[in-house]
Amino acid sequence: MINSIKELINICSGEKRKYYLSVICGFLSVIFSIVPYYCTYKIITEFLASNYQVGTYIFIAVLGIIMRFVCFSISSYTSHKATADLLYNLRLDVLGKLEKLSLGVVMQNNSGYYKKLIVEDIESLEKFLAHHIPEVSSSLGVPIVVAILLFILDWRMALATVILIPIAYKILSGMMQGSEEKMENYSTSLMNMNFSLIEYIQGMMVIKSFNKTDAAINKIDSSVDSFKFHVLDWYRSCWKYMSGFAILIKANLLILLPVGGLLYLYGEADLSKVIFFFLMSFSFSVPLVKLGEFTDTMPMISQAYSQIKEFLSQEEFNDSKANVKLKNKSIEFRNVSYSYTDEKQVIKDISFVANEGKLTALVGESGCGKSTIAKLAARFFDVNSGEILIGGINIKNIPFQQLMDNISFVFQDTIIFHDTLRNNIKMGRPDASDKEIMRVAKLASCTELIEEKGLDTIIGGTDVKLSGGEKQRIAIARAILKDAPIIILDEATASSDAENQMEIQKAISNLAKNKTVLVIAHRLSTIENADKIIVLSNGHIKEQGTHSKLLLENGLYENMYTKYQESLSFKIRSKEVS
Ligand SMILES: Nc1ncnc2c1ncn2[C@@H]1O[C@H](COP(=O)(O)OP(=O)(O)OP(=O)(O)O)[C@@H](O)[C@H]1O
Repeated sequence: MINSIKELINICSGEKRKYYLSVICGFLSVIFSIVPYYCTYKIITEFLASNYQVGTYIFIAVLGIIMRFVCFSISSYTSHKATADLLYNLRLDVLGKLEKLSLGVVMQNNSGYYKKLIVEDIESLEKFLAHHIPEVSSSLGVPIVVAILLFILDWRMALATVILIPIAYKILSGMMQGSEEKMENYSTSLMNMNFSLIEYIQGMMVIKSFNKTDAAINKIDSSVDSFKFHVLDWYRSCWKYMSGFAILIKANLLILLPVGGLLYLYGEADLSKVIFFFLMSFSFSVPLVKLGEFTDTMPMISQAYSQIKEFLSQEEFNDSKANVKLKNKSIEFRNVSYSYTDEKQVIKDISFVANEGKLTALVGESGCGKSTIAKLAARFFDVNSGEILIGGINIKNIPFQQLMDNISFVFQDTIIFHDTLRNNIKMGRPDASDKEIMRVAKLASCTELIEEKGLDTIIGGTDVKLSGGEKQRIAIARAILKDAPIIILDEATASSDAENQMEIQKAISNLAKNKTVLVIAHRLSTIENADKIIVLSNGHIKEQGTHSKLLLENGLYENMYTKYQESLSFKIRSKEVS
């Protein structure tokens, strides 16, 4: 934990002036808070000497209160301002890191993990940075200064005032035993609770349609319950140490009272000094209690920080800097193998070439690895062995930006951003004019949609909703506008009805003209004219060739095609019956 504290203090270096100001003002504010006690002591001393001219002390006491308020406000404002800037930058660092990690690493964690990391974990640092740093440093400084003053005045009463402090802190430190495991449980349960809530909201349609609301609510309920359990578990393990600490830290009066009384009775100390020590014993305990509160929350903050640190220290995507010259726009897989996890190899020693300007189709049973091949080609993951070349260059040696400039990926799940129709299409080329947008919209069969809604209409989120087919056509318009020489289509026609399919097919033909196309297809009818069909099974290439060549081979493709034809005629017969 000490290391985490040091590292957390280190991250403040960017805003150190503000933190110094905050600590100095925090320290002054606690010093000013002692002034009224001192004035009270002086007033009592004057009264005991039958001198009632105490106006100056009253004035100083009031001034002390005002100054304390002013210093505290400055300390609090500067530490909060510095913290807001630091947390903002830390969030940007996390988002920047997300960009620099390979998709494979990013996808290893669920949305609950990222929400916790970016929202809760970073926010929890606020307590340390904005409160603990100024308050704890002043809380530490003031008792030391006051203790020195007390020891100068009378070492016996000073010793009686401070003697319980080390015992109180020894008790408090017991709280740290087993704290790491508890904090890990707390952190995991918070992540699970976030994830189950996000999953419930995202999957609400499916949950309702399968009448599984009770089961989904029960799942959330148990994750909330588990979170509650781990929070309480931590506080349950803390309370005895916290109570022991709170009792001892304020119990100094119990020792000071007899010591001060005896010293007064034996004439070793005058009454005003004894009263001053009594008063100081109250003010002494306030900053020390603050230090105790710090100890209680620090394990949570330390755990959150170690999660952020772990995320930020992950190995970044190895990217080349200088653009390279590509001989052509072909894609070549050479003995490529890949596995997402240690348990299962998904792609097994695959070699094929998708030639420039030609259409290459990937077909095979569900789960045979088609989408994985498409994602490997765009370097969303790095291969375990073998190599992938574009234009004769290993894609690991092509800067990622250059690679992305050369590839348009039409994803299986089309993502529409909460923005205008115009900006959603312009993602393909940010400097495109409205005229160009309308041209690609026509090629992607989106003209009607745009004429009906207007380019300025906000789509996505809670605003205008689009159908699955409309979303896909917008994604294709984006890709046409980008005009990359290589197109990777991942099941772009999977979720549409017959009319939409025709529109989408037309849009794809426009997109694919004169490009190198790697397409994942389920409807074998759409790839009959492909220049090459790669037939996959269980991560292996079983056959490759043109449609007519593969049919003649009477192998896996012929079998798939026959079944596909049968399924079509079955559909037609079903329609005739109905
Ligand atoms: N992110 C992932 N982590 C772990 N395993 C994965 C991941 N994505 C896919 N897989 C596994 O890899 C295998 C190949 O998946 P892939 O999506 O490439 O198949 P596919 O042929 O495209 O399937 P489909 O036609 O059903 O979309 C499957 O067993 C799948 O469960």
